[in-house]
Amino acid sequence: MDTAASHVIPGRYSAGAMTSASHIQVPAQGEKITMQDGKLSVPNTPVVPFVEGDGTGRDIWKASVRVLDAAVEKAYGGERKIAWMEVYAGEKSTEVYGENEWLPAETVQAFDEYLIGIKGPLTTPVGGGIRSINVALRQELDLYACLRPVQYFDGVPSPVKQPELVDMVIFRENTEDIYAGIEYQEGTPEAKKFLAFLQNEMGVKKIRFPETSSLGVKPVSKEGTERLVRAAIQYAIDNGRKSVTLVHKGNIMKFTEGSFRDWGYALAKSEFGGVEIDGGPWLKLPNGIVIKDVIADAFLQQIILRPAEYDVIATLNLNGDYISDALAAQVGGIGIAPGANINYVTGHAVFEATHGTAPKYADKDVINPSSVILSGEMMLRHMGWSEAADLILGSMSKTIGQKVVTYDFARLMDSPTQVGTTAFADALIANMG
Ligand SMILES: NC(=O)C1=CN([C@@H]2O[C@H](COP(=O)(O)OP(=O)(O)OC[C@H]3O[C@@H](n4cnc5c(N)ncnc54)[C@H](OP(=O)(O)O)[C@@H]3O)[C@@H](O)[C@H]2O)C=CC1
Ligand SMILES: O=C(O)CCC(=O)C(=O)O
Ligand SMILES: [Mg+2]
Repeated sequence: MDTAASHVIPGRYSAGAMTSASHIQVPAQGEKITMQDGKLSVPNTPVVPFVEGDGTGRDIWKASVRVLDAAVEKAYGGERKIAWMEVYAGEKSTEVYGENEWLPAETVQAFDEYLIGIKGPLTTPVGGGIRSINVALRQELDLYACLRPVQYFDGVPSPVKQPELVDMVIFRENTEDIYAGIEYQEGTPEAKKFLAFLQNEMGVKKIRFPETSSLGVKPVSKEGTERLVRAAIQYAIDNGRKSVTLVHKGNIMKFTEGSFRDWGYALAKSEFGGVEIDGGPWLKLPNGIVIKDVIADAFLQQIILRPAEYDVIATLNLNGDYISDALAAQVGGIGIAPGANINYVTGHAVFEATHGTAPKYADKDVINPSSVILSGEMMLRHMGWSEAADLILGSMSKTIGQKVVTYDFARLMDSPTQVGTTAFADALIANMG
């Protein structure tokens, strides 16, 4: 494999030096997706790296790849085909590369070099142990926007009365915030040093129990905010959406979340021609799109009471994490919540579901594969293969309409036909076209 890593931030590979033995088999028949003049150029047989994922990732990937291949075959009659290339991260990586090789450098390089990829969920232990491989990959590749569309499929069981009113697209900042994991554990020399700096040099007096505090840092930058809000507004323009809402907790965290709001509004004015509505702060763009903001806690109750008022959402990393799962629940749960991590400037994108590894269901062939399948649908659309993407959406609607569903939907439906992961994929394939 050509190992030139063009985009990855130098010196940030979490695995350190590249291992000498390559475990990645590059498909003989495929070609690279490239960026030409700021646009993706997709060959008929693109090489697409994938990570199977931990836990339920294994069952989900087996089912998803069949559905994605079937849609491409049906749409293009053999003229186009994805050349899948397995790359490793998480538990499988430690089996293939050896102990502590959670994110090999060549995996990051493969995603970098081949531009578009897809991954299953990866485990992150709570408290100690490794830091998130998912977050590391987003940071290494500078995939600054986490795009998570939330839409309702007819017939999906939902806890709310009118789930069809939920039609939102979340743009979650994906590289900064407290989520970046810059923190120091209570009692360590690092925590003590940081505490001494805060108290002695910054005059901080508000830490309630300083001797037993762990400490975290919340970086939120103007550049990081601007590129995220720019992507959200551009998406709203390109897709004919009505509004972009900046969701933040800027009343309390004034210089991080509050600045996110202020920088967001300023960018909407300077780059998109936003003008104040009734003296502001809300803005209207020349094409009528409204730019507004809401405080995060109020937002979380309003999306349940008045979801129709929200459309494209731009928010910080941790807020976006919470909001994604909360909104997914309104349209049936995280079994059907897709996503993508994108750098709109370089064209790099790694598609992945919103949910995690759901370990209690691992290798039981019961889990709902829809989130990864719909992430694949987003990937195909992103590649310009919209005929194949449409086939997937159509078969998803039809199959759910027939009440052929996995356990998560079945337990909330009247008289469903409950099927396992493999059989659900079979039904999707049978219902295509
Ligand atoms: N991007 C990533 O790779 C992510 C990784 N994670 C990691 O995953 C691990 C487990 O996290 P956890 O908090 O349990 O969250 P999970 O999302 O893995 O699972 C929580 C619950 O969500 C439901 N669920 C999850 N996936 C599906 C699916 N495909 N179909 C139907 N229902 C589903 C299940 O609910 P029920 O029990 O009601 O059936 C499950 O018990 C952690 O290590 C976490 O860090 C978490 C999120 C994202
Ligand atoms: O990285 C993880 O383990 C969790 C990530 C997560 O929950 C998310 O990105 O939505
Ligand atoms: Mg999450």
